[in-house]
Amino acid sequence: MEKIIEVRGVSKQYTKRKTKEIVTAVNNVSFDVHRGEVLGLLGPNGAGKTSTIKMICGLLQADAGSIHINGLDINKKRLKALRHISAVLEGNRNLYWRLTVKENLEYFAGNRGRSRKEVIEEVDKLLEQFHLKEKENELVQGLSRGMQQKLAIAVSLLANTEVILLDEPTLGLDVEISYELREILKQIVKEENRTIIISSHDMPVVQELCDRTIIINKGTVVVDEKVENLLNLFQTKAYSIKLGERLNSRQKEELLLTFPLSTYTENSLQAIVDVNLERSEDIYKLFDIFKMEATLVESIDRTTIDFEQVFLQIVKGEKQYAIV
Ligand SMILES: Nc1ncnc2c1ncn2[C@@H]1O[C@H](COP(=O)(O)OP(=O)(O)OP(=O)(O)O)[C@@H](O)[C@H]1O
Repeated sequence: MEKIIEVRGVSKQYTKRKTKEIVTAVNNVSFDVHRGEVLGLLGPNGAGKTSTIKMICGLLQADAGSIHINGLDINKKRLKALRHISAVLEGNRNLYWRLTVKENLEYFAGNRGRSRKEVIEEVDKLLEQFHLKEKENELVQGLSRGMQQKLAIAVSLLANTEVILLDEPTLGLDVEISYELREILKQIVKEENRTIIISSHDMPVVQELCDRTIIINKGTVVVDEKVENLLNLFQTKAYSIKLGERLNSRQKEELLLTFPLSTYTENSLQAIVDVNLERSEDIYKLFDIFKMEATLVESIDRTTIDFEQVFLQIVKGEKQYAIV
């Protein structure tokens, strides 16, 4: 696949205003983004995601390294390079607050040299797609945060850029609108062949929308992998074992010692052990613990792991993952 963004050895430091302490926000980060790909940029708070996104869209200058967009160096061919990108950044929605929803869409659609007819068609399509039709005559300043976010994303599509950067698109939105936005983004991903970079803490967004994920931790890339591969990798070794009786204290102690990350739950009749095995053959060690008291095993199921668990295990270092 053809590369559209190339980030090479990029670093960024800040000096804290009050204490003059130097913070390394991004440290020698390199990755590529391919045309048509949906990339999830993840990391815990303060990992360096927003700084990375801001450097890609030219809002922040890197201290070291280079960024090419469509082969153009953003330091040397800034305007040409940035023409390929539109961004919706957290807390910075490029909308006209005193205009209505429709007026905003018409303004940005007209801005790109479309004919009046094309503007009307395009605006109508977006009002439908983003379920904003019934809000079309409301002023942006009176809209809820979720509505403003939907409009900001709709506006970013109007620029017809090949790359769209979405920084925390569902942050602070309630469950319902967050779900709706996820569905809209899914549709956009399916219908339009755009390259999209989404930075998010919202794991269902990443699991459902992204082809690949880059996880940044403390300013460096710790994972660069297809979402599907990561899920498979973690999936194969997650088991839930239902026991016909409870474990005794010696067995529980042994379980915790051998599998510190397992969870054990019990009621008066039965018990369940959930465990993520480092290696598949470790299941025998688990069975040795049950055998100690001839505990009855009722069922063994592979549990479905979701992306949230994968992410937590990686960033907490609970699971050693090959560092790229
Ligand atoms: N303008 C600034 N001045 C000083 N330090 C900053 C500035 N901007 C960011 N930082 C620091 O740089 C580090 C990375 O911040 P950044 O916002 O890029 O991370 P992030 O992964 O986007 O975090 P979050 O998920 O919390 O938004 C943090 O330690 C942050 O406190």
